[in-house]
Amino acid sequence: MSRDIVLTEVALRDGSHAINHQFTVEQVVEVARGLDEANVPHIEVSHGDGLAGSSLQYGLSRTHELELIEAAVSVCKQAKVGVLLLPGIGTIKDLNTAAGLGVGMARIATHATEADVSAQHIYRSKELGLTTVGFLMMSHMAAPEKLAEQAGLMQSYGADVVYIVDSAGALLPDQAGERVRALKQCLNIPIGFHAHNNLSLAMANTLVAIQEGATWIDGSVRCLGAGAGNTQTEVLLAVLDRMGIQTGVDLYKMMDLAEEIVSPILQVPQEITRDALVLGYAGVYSSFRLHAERAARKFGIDSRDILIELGRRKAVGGQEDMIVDVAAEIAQLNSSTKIR
Ligand SMILES: C[C@H](O)CC(=O)C(=O)O
Ligand SMILES: [Mn+2]
Repeated sequence: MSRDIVLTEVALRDGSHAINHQFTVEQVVEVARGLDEANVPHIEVSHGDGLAGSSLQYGLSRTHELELIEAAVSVCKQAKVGVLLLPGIGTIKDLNTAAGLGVGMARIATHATEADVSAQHIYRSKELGLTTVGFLMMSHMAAPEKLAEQAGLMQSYGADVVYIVDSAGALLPDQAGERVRALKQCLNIPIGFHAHNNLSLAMANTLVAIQEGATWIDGSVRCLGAGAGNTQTEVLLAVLDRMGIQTGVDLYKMMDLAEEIVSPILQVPQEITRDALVLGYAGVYSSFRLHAERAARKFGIDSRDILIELGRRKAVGGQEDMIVDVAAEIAQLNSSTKIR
């Protein structure tokens, strides 16, 4: 079957952030089976922060991710199950274990300017025979030329594809386009694009990315992803179909999966809430939203103030501990202002 666009469904990984890492084996089996039957080629399954992400810092998983991965692999007849790995959180050992469970793809994620830390993980993933993807997070924080240089490093380590990842959902359409163009000029491997919908631009940015030559695209069914979610997979499929772009994925099956299986999993409907909007507006890592909301409740302050300050300080993934520090500082400041 011909596919112009290669889809990776991320709800079972990025969506883990949105439900506080509470996926059960039954939910993963149902969703993965539905995605496989709809002919989705890649399904990512891991803790939201990748292999070994379950921790106090990032949030504890209800079910060990290896159980979830194994369950997904067991029901997929055609789809490759993939894992995300952030070097420093996950290790080569975790990658070996995941490969042993039958995953077919590894996505090695680094901050947009730190591709050099992905070398060993990319080498190992290739040795294991996995489709290997470089994943440059918080791409709005790197100028197009810098991003292209970093993508070039991942290509030189052996990555099969490199993704521009708009972790904060902060990119404007022309910024997404110029980043894809810059990578296109330097790479001879496919380019991917991963969006977040915090500014309601996930679809627009994805279409611009495709127009500029990105061919590997992420989506989350029913928008089940961090922040306001990702490009909504079933909507993207309909739009691409209208544009005459082949994905090979069955639209009706995806619509049914979204409505009947994924919607009931959502703790609250995926909307652009005020906090999600501030993520995009201030350029903050989408997975910080629930952490910031918890800290705001604890300190009796406005979660938007925390997110704006994190954006000002240019906090990046891995700095989740800063959220509570910032909240405590704001609370302190608020109380000293009141005293005066
Ligand atoms: C660890 C992050 O959630 C990876 C991701 O999906 C993003 O940066 O966006
Ligand atoms: Mn994401």
